[in-house]
Amino acid sequence: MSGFGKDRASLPEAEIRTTVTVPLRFSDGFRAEARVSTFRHLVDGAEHLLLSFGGGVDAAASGPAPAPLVRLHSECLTGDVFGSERCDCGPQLREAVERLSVAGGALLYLRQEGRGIGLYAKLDAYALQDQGLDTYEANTALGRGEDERDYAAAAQMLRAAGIHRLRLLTNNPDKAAQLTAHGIAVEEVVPTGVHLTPANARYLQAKRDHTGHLLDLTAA
Ligand SMILES: Nc1nc2c(ncn2[C@@H]2O[C@H](COP(=O)(O)OP(=O)(O)OP(=O)(O)O)[C@@H](O)[C@H]2O)c(=O)[nH]1
Ligand SMILES: [Zn+2]
Repeated sequence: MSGFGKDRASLPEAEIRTTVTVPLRFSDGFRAEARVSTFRHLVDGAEHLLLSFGGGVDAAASGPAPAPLVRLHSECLTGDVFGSERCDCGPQLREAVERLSVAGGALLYLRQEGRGIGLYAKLDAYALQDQGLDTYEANTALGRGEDERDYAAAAQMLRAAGIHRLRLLTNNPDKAAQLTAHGIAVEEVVPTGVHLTPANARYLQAKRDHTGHLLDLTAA
């Protein structure tokens, strides 16, 4: 955790620094267009991005329209870029971009590699998992928290983008709890898909059993 607490009053205001349009093309040919925003004054100093899709999150967030769909995606270089099957991050990212480009909304790409412990430590944790530890035991064996992610900067980004209420695309109860504690109104939690493979089954079981992720692994 960054130590900034979950108290809205303790969070400084962030502001959008630059917004550019980026055409996206995935390896399966799926295309979408995102408006990509960068920020100033984020509390953790990281280079997080907000990708906005469709009709525009500002328009969707005002008036009687439903709250915009929002996904907080934590960076996973191995899954997002190289297609690693040890986790579900790559398919979740692809799913989120498609759903957001249809429904409109925003994806926050958060530089929280390895649930906040960083890339090298995540790979050290993988080595321990290969010796039998689960994903959480491996983090603690390294002297790190089971999940070090703090969503204070995410709340700042949302407010800077004019998003004060949202429907959150996640299976992780902690994301909704932290955003709520920061004063963002989570009006609905929309489950993201279960992307089960033989290589990630043990990882998904640990998420379901240990941190209460809403994953129906029998239906996948
Ligand atoms: N330390 C560690 N991090 C991992 C491991 N597998 C995946 N990750 C990281 O876990 C994070 C997964 O992010 P998300 O998919 O946004 O989060 P989630 O908790 O699964 O929540 P939802 O997908 O929203 O349901 C990424 O930062 C990955 O790099 C692992 O075995 N060890
Ligand atoms: Zn991953």
